[in-house]
Amino acid sequence: MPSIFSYESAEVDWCESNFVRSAVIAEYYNTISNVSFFLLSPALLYLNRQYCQKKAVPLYFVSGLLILVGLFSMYFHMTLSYVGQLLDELSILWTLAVAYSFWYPQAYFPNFSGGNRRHFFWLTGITTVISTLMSFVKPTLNAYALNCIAFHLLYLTRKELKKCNDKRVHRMAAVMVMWWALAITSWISDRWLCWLWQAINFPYFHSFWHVLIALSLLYCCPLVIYFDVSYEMPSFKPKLEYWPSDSWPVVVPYVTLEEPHKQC
Ligand SMILES: CCCCCCCC/C=C\CCCCCCCC(=O)N[C@@H](CO)[C@H](O)/C=C/CCCCCCCCCCCCC
Ligand SMILES: [Ca+2]
Ligand SMILES: [Zn+2]
Repeated sequence: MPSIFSYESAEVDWCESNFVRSAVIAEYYNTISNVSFFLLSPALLYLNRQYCQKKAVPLYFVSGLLILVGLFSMYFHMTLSYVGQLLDELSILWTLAVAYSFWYPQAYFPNFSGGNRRHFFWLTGITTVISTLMSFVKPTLNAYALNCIAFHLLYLTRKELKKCNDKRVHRMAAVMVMWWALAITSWISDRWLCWLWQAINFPYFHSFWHVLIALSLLYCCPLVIYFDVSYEMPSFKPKLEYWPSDSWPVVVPYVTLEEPHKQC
């Protein structure tokens, strides 16, 4: 019986052919494309440094966990081991749980949490522990369940945008959805249409997924920070800026904080 650490002991095998470019890395491009997460985290911390100075814990936590997601995902694609698969999936689950417990808008807390973030934190923690235990039952289903969380984020974004008339925020949300749509299309293509990609000798859609989902997070995080400042930091007004500058065709959004009384 193969060990849970052994190469190719995972329940899933992505479309890219194994051990083609290296004798020790099973899926070469799927492994190296995780570099996106190592670039994403410092970019988020650097660009949103003003928010970080006022409220350091959430962004430091989430950025640190995103690095861990990148590391575990690299290990998974390098070995295609059962342990690698679970580490990859569980690190995503816990990153989402931490992001939700810090940033989920209070207005949407379930009634029984009494609008209290500490209660909501416990609720998220208990749900995540139960989900962690359930994830060992049928690991193949975990990735599908995790992808469904994006639909909840889309629903929340739609609700928030209805209340917001800042054109920049709408534009940023539209770009985030575009990157996510391209990402999920690549993920599904790799899973379901592998026979086609192998026939044309282009089985690389899962590595595109890594880059595209990191790009969508580069837009998602400032959006979440923008709403966090509007709701939870009433002495500041959030402002969306673009790096390197507004006039560039491709830009990265970030949030700065204005003190409203200093404006007048
Ligand atoms: C108020 C809530 C704020 C939420 C902030 C978002 C925090 C995001 C946290 C983690 C997402 C990391 C996803 C990276 C996955 C990389 C590893 C990977 O590719 N794993 C695959 C196997 O190698 C595995 O099959 C993938 C599983 C699916 C993961 C789905 C994650 C959903 C992420 C939602 C991102 C939303 C972006 C925009 C939404 C419209
Ligand atoms: Ca493969
Ligand atoms: Zn992957």
